[in-house]
Amino acid sequence: MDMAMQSASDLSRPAHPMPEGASITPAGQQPNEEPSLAVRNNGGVAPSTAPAPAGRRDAVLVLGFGGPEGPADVMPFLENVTRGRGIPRERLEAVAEHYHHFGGVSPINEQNEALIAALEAELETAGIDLPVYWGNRNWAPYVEDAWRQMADDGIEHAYVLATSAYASFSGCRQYHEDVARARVALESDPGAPAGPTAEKLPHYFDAPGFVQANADALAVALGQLPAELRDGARLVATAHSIPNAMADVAGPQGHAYEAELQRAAQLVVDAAAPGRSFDLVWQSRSGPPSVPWLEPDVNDHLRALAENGEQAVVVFPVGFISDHLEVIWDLDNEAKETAEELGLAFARAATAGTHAAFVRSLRELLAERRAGGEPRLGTNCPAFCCFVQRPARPAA
Ligand SMILES: CC1=C(CCC(=O)O)c2cc3nc(cc4[nH]c(cc5[nH]c(cc1n2)c(C)c5CCC(=O)O)c(CCC(=O)O)c4C)C(CCC(=O)O)=C3C
Ligand SMILES: [Fe+2]
Repeated sequence: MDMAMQSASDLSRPAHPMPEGASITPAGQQPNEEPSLAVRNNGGVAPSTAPAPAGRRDAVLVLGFGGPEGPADVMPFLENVTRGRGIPRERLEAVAEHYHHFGGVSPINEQNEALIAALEAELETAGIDLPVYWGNRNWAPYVEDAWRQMADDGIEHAYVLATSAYASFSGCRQYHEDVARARVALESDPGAPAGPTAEKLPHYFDAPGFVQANADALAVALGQLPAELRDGARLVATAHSIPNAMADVAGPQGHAYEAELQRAAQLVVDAAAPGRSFDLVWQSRSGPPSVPWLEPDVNDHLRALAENGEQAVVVFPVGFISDHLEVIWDLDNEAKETAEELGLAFARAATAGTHAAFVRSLRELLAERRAGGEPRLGTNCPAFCCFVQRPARPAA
């Protein structure tokens, strides 16, 4: 079909059609080349509509962001995260300080370990015999090593649980790329066993247990405010800001990151504080000032609320699944300080973490995928969905 003939409102139109002459070139990629097509399309794996075959050796791979384990790790970790991304040096040094404030240790690793332990217990209680592996994008244990371990253990198929519930390059596409990178690394080792096929679990921003975990936390945070301020407090949902250019191409029709966040925050408020309004704002912006990112920033938003005569806020970071550094620094430190300066009463809701309802939902998500059927977004991402032109990160 002639793409130029299609109207902008045709929602079936792929937002990122494959370029002419695109080819599949998985191995031997150079660091600054574009990622291969295999990388762009579901990590090179076609999601299945058939149920998981009986007797196949399946596993779960928890695929995390990674974080430093000590002061010496901080800079190499930050370089892994930002290589080729055009993040100013001053920003890196400022973020390094945030990590050094906590002894150079990100809480994210401990949190992922706790999630894995909870998921293992949940699977065992349900009588589901699935080993759980752990690998990260940016720091040890790396996804490449987890893949090698699965291969050595004879795992034939991996269900990939990314520690992000949403669309976007950073939250979805890049996790597909991590899987592809790990598969390419294994394939390029001639002595290695074949290794598993894989499929990523879908976005889970609207999974009932994720919503309930966030709603319970919002209710708890409201209860922390002085009683006379609770009913009038502004409810403020936050998520990581991303470049506008990334938001434009998130999901098959674009803007899925904002849409999914809006939906998740609405479901959380419906459950915890029905009938109340809320604002969705952004945190943790980086990148040069010349590049537009999603706005308003949470601190600017708090200023605007105070100018409007608001007296109290509850911030709920629905965009994240654990209380990692971006939450405890950017909210518990920076946003809280902003609120104090403005005389706004402030409470921050916990993230889903290992809330039992959240863990149960993850188990259900797995069961649903293993039952087959039409794969949902996040599992079955069209080629180029969420794809932004940027250099591939070299293998670890
Ligand atoms: C959407 C999104 C999520 C949520 C989805 C998900 O969870 O995956 C997320 C999570 C996280 N981001 C994290 C840390 C960092 N993110 C950075 C940089 C960036 N994040 C971006 C986006 C996101 N990030 C973007 C567009 C950049 C610019 C560079 C680029 O274009 O890729 C930088 C570099 C310094 C800086 O620029 O601030 C750091 C250190 C940590 C670990 C915290 C810990 O250690 O506890 C976590 C969970
Ligand atoms: Fe980030």
